[in-house]
Parts: sequence; C-alpha cells; structure tokens
Amino acid sequence: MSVLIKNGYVVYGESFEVVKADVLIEGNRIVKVARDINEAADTVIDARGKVVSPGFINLHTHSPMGLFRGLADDLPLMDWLQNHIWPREAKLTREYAKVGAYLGALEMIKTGTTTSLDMYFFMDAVAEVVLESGLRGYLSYGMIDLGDPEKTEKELKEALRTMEFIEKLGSDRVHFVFGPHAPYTCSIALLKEVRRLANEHGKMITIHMSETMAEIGQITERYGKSPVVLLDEIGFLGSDVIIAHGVWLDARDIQILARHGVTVAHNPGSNMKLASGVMPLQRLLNAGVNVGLGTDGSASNNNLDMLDEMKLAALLHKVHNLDPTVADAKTVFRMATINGAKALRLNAGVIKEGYLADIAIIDFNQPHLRPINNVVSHLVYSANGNDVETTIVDGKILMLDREVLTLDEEKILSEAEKTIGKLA
Ligand SMILES: N[C@@H](CCSC[C@H]1O[C@@H](n2cnc3c(=O)[nH]cnc32)[C@H](O)[C@@H]1O)C(=O)O
Ligand SMILES: [Zn+2]
Repeated sequence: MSVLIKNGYVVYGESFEVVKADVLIEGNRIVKVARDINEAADTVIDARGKVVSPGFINLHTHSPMGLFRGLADDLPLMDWLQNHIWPREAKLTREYAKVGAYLGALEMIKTGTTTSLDMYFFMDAVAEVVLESGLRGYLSYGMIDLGDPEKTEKELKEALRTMEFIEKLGSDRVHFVFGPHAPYTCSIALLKEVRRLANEHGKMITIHMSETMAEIGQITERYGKSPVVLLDEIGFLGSDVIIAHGVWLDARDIQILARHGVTVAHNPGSNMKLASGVMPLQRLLNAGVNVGLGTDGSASNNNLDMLDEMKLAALLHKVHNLDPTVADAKTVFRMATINGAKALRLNAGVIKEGYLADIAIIDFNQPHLRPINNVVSHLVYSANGNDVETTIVDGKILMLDREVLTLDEEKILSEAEKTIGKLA
C-alpha cells in the first residue's frame, strides 16, 4: 500500500520547518518528502491549502471516560474521584467500557491523535478497539490496592492477564504498559512488584504523580517524604517511567526526575479544571526533563482534542509566569509530538523519511486559519481538532475528508447514548 499526499504545507523534521512538498508513504513508513513526486501510488490525496502535520501523541488519558463527560464537573480531584467517579466506575462492565473506548477512539481519529497512552479498566476490551480502529495504543490496566494485600495480588494478576491478552494480539500498534494508579492508592509492595515485573518483561510504567497539594500532604504524612523522593528511594524510577501530572514538584524532585530520565505527561486542561495547580514547565525543561502532553480523561477535560490542549498549555504557562515568551508554539507542538514519541520509544512524531507514517492533515482552507503566515502558530493558537480532515496511522488512512473509515461513527454515538442511562 502506498499513499501520496500532494501539494501540502509539510511540517517537516525535528525543527518543524514548514515546506511546500509532497509526502510519499510506502507500507507504514514515510519514504520521501520532496517537491513534485510523480511516482504512482494506491491513494493520492490533494492537500492544496492544507497542512501535513505529525499526528498527535496523547501521553495521558483514560479513553473510556468519555462516558462520564459532563457528569461531575466543577469539583476538586479527591472529591471528584471518591464521590463521583469511583461510584460510577463501580458499575462499569466490560461491555460499557468498550462502548467508552469506541467513543474515545473515534474522537481521537477525528481530532488527529494517532497514538495514546491509556490507563483504565477492561483494557483487553480497549485493546480490541484500538486494534480495530487502526490507532496506536499503549495500554495500562490501572491498579489500585489501597494497601490491601489481597487486592495487591488481584490487581497484579489482572495487569498480567491484560499483558498476555495484548501480547497475543500480536500487533505492533498495541502495547501493554504497567499502570499503578498513584502513590496514594498503591502500596509500596505493589509499586516494588511493578518495577520488578516491568524489568522482567521489558515494559514501560505510567503512574499519576504529584498531581495535587492534597496528595503531597497525604504522602508526606504517611511516609515523611515527597512522592518523587519516595519512588526514587524504592528504586521505582527510570527512563521507562512516564508520570502523569507532576504539578507539585520541588527543586529536588525535578533533579531526581532529570537524573532518571523520567518523562512527565502534562495535562493542562485537567489541572486547570480540577484546580490542581500549574506544572513547573520552565523548571522541568531547563532541567532537561522530557515533557509530553496529554488530555487526561474526558471527565476532567472534557474532550480528547490535542489541538485544544496545545493552546491550553501555551496560555496557561504564559499567564502563570506573566511572561508571553514562555511555552512558545514550537515548544508546545514538540510536547504534543516528538516528546511523546520519545517517551514511548516510538519512531514517530516527526514527518521525515524513515519515520512511521502517523500523520494528520489539517484543512487550512478556512477563515480562522488564513492567511497562512505561520503554520505552527495556527496549529497551536487557531486550530482545533475539527479542522483535522484526514488521519493516517502506520501508513493506513483511518479518516479521509472527515469520514472515519475504520469505525462505524453513527453506531458508536448511539451506543454511547444508550449506555449512559445505565451508569448514572
Ligand atoms: N483497578 C482500578 C482502576 C483504575 S483505572 C484508573 C483510574 O484513574 C482515575 N483517574 C482519572 N483521571 C485521574 C486523575 O487525574 N488523577 C487520578 N486519577 C484519575 C479513573 O477515574 C480511574 O478510576 C480500580 O479498581 O479502581
Ligand atoms: Zn489521569
């Protein structure tokens, strides 16, 4: 299979230089970026006036949580989780989670996300959806043991079962990741065992960490140290760890994260909506920490739109620092693409020969995206996910001219509507 994208504005290479060029995809790779490519291809896409961008990498989400969109707004994290989300999640079945996963996958395809790092229940069902949708998924079963040794065993077993299920699918688009939920919901025994298993099986780990001041209070009270110091001391941290949030980090924490090559998945929308705080972006970047971008779940955002999220990131750090030069468009764009790929050890996030063909084509033939003075600026500050016209993952077209080819859009929307009555 080959795809030729003609005449677009290509956001090229690691420095996002914008060039008018054609892009040739063969199999799952970008093989050529040049003017006037005339080779025959199975599919030719006319991208005149459109932008050919790396697909977006959502580095932290709970994709089925779209089911709870709008059901518990305007609350702080611990109240939101304990009194609103967890009771609803207790009613979840595999079937409902799968409906949510379809909704999430559909939304990602329609907004140009090509890869996500996901943590939730019933991740075998989510894996089936990811496989069918054509997306790339790094999927973790979220483990919570609340210090109960019986639960520790149960959660580890479910994680390993999910891992085996995903391995059996045998797809290089679908990967298992260990997902202990957070230091305040997981015992030290669980965290240590996760570290050991991740080493044994060569898997990455993702965990919510240092998200709220309440968490810092709880962990300091329980252990007499910050979550980062705690996880460092038990030997948990490494370059295969992606922490979600990292809002409340002191200078020592940041040094520790840098030393281990830990990635931070920044979720500005969720952090603002739950009023968790402002992640120290400048201090993390200055320390050399890799920072990617995520949306978190749709119950705390309330969507999975990475174009929206880039704008939120840029604006948040500017106003917080009272400095408009902070979180410039390219820095934020890099977080949503290259930095996510780096965290996942994925040869994507860049449009260049040899990289995986994970691409979003964005329609700039619209008033809010003209004149085309600065493509990356428009992507961050002016565009949103609905402007994405075509989404390609692994060389395969998942959406063409806003028509999703791999999933039944109408059916997914109506199933989601039917399900929510049963979960309220
Ligand atoms: N096995 C676990 C499932 C955990 S899935 C991951 C969990 O993270 C929750 N979650 C979603 N967003 C956030 C966040 O921002 N911080 C902490 N937890 C979150 C989500 O609702 C879900 O309960 C159990 O038995 O409860
Ligand atoms: Zn989360």
